[in-house]
Amino acid sequence: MIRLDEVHKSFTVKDRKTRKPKRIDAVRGITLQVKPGEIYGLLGPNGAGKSTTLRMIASLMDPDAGRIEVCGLDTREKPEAVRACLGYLSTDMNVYGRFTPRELLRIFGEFQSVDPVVAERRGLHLLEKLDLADFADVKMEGFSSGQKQKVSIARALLHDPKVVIFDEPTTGLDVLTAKTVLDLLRIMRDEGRTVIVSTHVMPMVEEICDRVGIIFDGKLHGDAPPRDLLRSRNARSLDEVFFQLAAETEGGN
Ligand SMILES: Nc1ncnc2c1ncn2[C@@H]1O[C@H](COP(=O)(O)OP(=O)(O)OP(=O)(O)O)[C@@H](O)[C@H]1O
Repeated sequence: MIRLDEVHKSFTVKDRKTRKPKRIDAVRGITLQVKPGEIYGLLGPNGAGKSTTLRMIASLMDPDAGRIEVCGLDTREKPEAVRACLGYLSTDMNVYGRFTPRELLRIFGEFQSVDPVVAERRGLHLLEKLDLADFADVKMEGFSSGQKQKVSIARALLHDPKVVIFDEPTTGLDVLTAKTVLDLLRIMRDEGRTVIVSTHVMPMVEEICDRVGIIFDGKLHGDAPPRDLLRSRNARSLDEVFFQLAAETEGGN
């Protein structure tokens, strides 16, 4: 279970022109819940606050205000226990080309205190599910971006996490590779895991997400099953809802 209650996060950066400190309100009061056995899709334009939200859920960053609970644990009070119960795929995963997938997964298994025999078995099982088992013993330096992404996904799921957080998992992947990743997310959901995924790819959201939330300007809009969202907005696609919200947000600013 993931629970966010009125979560806020700001950053202070230097304004490029004036060189004075400038505050960016990246997340402005987000409240949401994702249940076990559910895939929640987080949509939004560049810079909307999706990755910041996911990083806070993954307990890699504290909220300034509000509360986040993962697996019944407060991310601020128990960050290590939270990290042990979740698998996080970020947009900037590095796979270390000197290693093979099997070697990398062994190392990450040790980091996560997974029994080496279990880590080996589970790592190979994940590589098989991701159509990468034939490359388990090949050094990753020549891997394509899709192959590297698959290894990162196996690494994120190696410790059998109850909660799965994937930040833009299909960006840069061809349709076949993207389908393999989406199929794996469906399996995760069907196994009763809590899944949250951020994306720009609307058809993917309509296809696999049980509920979607759209972040604009750090705020959450339209938290509902995709079909209900389309009906309530009299829209034919999530793209259309996205454009409506963009127009409303601009109108309100
Ligand atoms: N560490 C940081 N320091 C300063 N500003 C940051 C930091 N992280 C994020 N931001 C700012 O917070 C805002 C939200 O960023 P975030 O990465 O969460 O957006 P996003 O919705 O994931 O965007 P994208 O789809 O482009 O990845 C942006 O204005 C970004 O520049």
